[in-house]
Amino acid sequence: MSRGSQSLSVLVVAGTRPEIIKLVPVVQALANAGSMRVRFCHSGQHEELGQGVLDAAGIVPDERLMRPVAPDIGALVAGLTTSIGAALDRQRPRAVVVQGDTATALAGAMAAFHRQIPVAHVEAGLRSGHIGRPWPEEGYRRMVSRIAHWHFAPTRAAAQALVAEGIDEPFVDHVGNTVIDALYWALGRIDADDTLGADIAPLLARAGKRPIVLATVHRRELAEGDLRAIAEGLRALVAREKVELVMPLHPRAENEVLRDLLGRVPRIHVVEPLGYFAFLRLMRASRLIVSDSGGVQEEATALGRSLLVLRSETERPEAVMTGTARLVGADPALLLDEAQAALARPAPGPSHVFGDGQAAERIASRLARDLLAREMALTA
Ligand SMILES: CC(=O)N[C@@H]1[C@@H](OP(=O)(O)OP(=O)(O)OC[C@H]2O[C@@H](n3ccc(=O)[nH]c3=O)[C@H](O)[C@@H]2O)O[C@H](CO)[C@@H](O)[C@@H]1O
Repeated sequence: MSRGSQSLSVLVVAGTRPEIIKLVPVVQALANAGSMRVRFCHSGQHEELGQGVLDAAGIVPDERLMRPVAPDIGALVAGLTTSIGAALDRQRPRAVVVQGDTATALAGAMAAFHRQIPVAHVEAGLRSGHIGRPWPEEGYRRMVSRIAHWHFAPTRAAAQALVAEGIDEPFVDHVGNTVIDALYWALGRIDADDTLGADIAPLLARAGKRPIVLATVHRRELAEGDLRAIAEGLRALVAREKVELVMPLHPRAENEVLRDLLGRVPRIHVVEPLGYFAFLRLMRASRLIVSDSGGVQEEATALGRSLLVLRSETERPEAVMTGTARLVGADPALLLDEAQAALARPAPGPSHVFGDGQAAERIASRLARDLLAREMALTA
């Protein structure tokens, strides 16, 4: 991906499914701004998961790195820091954009820091208040805040948290979450093209008139006992209510517990990870969503779907404040109670609390302005 005529080059780094989804609008907005040359680096952290979104957006990575061979997450960060660093040496950008709280985001920020390239942090300032929950994300996000130059906060509370931590206020912009830009873009694509994400259609048809419950579980800090408790709650829900439950798995080994406990239960469908467009079709068709995902909290709120969050705290309290979400932790009885209550009341209705779909444009115009000013100062 390489557009724009001037020498202001920006390298956008992403490697996991949610980062790719949330950075596609940023790549598009930077390219549309016209004054910058945009390059995209795929770190390889999730090798295939985000590919469908990149294809649909027509983004071909300028750098596609191999996922480092790493026995643990610390070694993964070390390997990614080295490989992304080498990509920075080849591309020599004027700024690096990272997103969120992944190993790729931390490694990309550290690689840039060591080369004295300023870092723009997208989705900065979310805080759960507990360094170990979610782990390692909360720690990674805080570490990136310490070395980033621009801090693009998705919510007002996130912007305030950054300022309270001593980040220079002029470099904190409350722009909204780019996941909402991605959502509107993707819904537009789905509505214009019946074939996009159509692989979910047979499952939706099978549900017939029964309400669909969508469940996803993937937080690393969940112990096996937590997974068993969540599975128990979901089984009880399907036993009590005539619902159809779909659980797309996350590519992680702990899924064996979920497969074991849920795989052969009637009206429960444990499926492989879905492409983004199929997943959004499923979300839109769902009556209730049960998830520990960050992006899903934002999307469910924007779509107006009832949501139970499988955590005991969230860095997205707005989802709870708007009445979309309830926190149920890994407590099966609470999960069942809250699920039944949510199925009995009307859906909450869409909210814009996480963004209005213009976040990426705000990010691009701020970067364009600052990079141009810096360039002019250098050449003066
Ligand atoms: C602490 C925390 O919460 N951190 C989050 C974490 O990501 P997450 O928890 O949101 O991750 P997932 O749940 O994997 O992804 C969700 C996305 O994937 C789509 N999806 C889902 C299932 C599927 O079968 N097919 C799909 O396409 C779905 O629509 C959504 O957009 O890291 C991100 C990057 O830094 C952060 O931004 C984000 O805060």
